[in-house]
Amino acid sequence: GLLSILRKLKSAPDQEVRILLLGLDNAGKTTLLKQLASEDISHITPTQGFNIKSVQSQGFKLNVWDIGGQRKIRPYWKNYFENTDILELAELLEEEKLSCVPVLIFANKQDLLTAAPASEIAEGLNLHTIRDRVWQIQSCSALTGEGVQVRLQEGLATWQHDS
Ligand SMILES: Nc1nc2c(ncn2[C@@H]2O[C@H](COP(=O)(O)OP(=O)(O)OP(=O)(O)O)[C@@H](O)[C@H]2O)c(=O)[nH]1
Ligand SMILES: [Mg+2]
Repeated sequence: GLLSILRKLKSAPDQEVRILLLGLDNAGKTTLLKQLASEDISHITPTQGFNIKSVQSQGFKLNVWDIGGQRKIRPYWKNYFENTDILELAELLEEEKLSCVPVLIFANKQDLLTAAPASEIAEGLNLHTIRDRVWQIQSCSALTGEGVQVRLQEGLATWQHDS
């Protein structure tokens, strides 16, 4: 079960995971990353290139690459695909270089009344048709930090379990 998986993870403290954080501009990627690193989130501007941050999280060293999502930057996403352990965004499922890479989708901005619930997003993205990799969708608010930390752990646990 999940508990034994988590216990196993805890006994291997040096594990590094490379995470590529992709998504449309204004989705909240940089906010989410800063929230994970317990940094101030009040002066975030659109990412022009990328940010790299290493975050220690319950025995994991998460090396997160936060790539700008503006339309003019999206063509460069491809440059970051090598050796990625986890990524976001269902549109990338077709990428050959990313085959079998687990996907964790953040349904962010859940603090807004207008936010679509995770179940609706999962349906819209047809996530249930994904058969070739581990996937998971988690609702969160990068603004409040709600759901960010714990759910990343669950995603990792699933990934560890199935790979
Ligand atoms: N209400 C709400 N606002 C959020 C949340 N997460 C991020 N935002 C806001 O959304 C805006 C964009 O956040 P960023 O973190 O810069 O978004 P990004 O995905 O990094 O954007 P790019 O760097 O352009 O790709 C900011 O004004 C954030 O404060 C959230 O969970 N709830
Ligand atoms: Mg950003």
